[in-house]
Amino acid sequence: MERNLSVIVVAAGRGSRMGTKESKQFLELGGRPLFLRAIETFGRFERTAEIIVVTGESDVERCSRYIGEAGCPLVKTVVAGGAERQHSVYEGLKLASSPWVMVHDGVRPFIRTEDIASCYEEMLRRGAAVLAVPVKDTIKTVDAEGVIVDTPDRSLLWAIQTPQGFRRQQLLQAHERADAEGFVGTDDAMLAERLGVQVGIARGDYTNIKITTPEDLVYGEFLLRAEQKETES
Ligand SMILES: Nc1ccn([C@@H]2O[C@H](COP(=O)(O)OP(=O)(O)OP(=O)(O)O)[C@@H](O)[C@H]2O)c(=O)n1
Ligand SMILES: C[C@](O)(CO)[C@H](O)COP(=O)(O)O
Repeated sequence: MERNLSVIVVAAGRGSRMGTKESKQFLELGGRPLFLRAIETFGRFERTAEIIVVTGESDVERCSRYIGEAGCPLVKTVVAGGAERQHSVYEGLKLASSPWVMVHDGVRPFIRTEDIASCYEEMLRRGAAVLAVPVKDTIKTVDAEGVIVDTPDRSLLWAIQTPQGFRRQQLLQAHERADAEGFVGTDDAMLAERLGVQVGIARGDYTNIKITTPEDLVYGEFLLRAEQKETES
């Protein structure tokens, strides 16, 4: 089976919403820096050719050490990121060499190989794909005064996760265009959409949470225990 996928794991944020002194990607989950789990899962995916890890400039050395200790042979390099997530992705993307790339948040530790595979299949089918789940709540648009102005049709709303997969050249072009136009988006699909690329949705799982605020860590430890129980039974 051809290994035709470069994976970029971004872990260069500060985690301001987490509010800890330590950057959240290095906080412990099950006794280990939490970013390692996603890297290991992508390392088990049969299409992964290489993994590029992007972290803070002052964290490159210890990040490489954690990866070395965990033993992740597909990690090609650890590089410094930029001020915004988008800049960090771009730093990794410049070093990718496979025809297809997937970008994943280092702080989404519960990604499963079967969901990576679904995203991969949809990416091959459409040219670009993101993992997502239907929203469970009713969503409102609210104005600056705190008054509801609109209730979008929930059946059309999806919460977008990572991984997000693209043709490498197309994502590179999307980043270059965004950079030239001073556009900063919160995910990579937004940049591809601006190029007119059709991005498909692959249905993922609600457990693929992004560790963002302190209660996510508590839920993360719960998910980990549930996973361990299932392995033992
Ligand atoms: N300059 C940045 C900012 C974010 N990220 C990464 O992008 C992912 C998703 O971002 P988010 O949850 O917003 O992380 P932070 O920016 O660290 O969090 P916050 O917005 O609370 O500061 C994380 O894996 C984070 O490390 C990155 O690589 N480089
Ligand atoms: C890419 C992303 O994970 C999709 O949900 C997310 O947009 C990145 O993090 P942010 O905190 O929402 O900027």
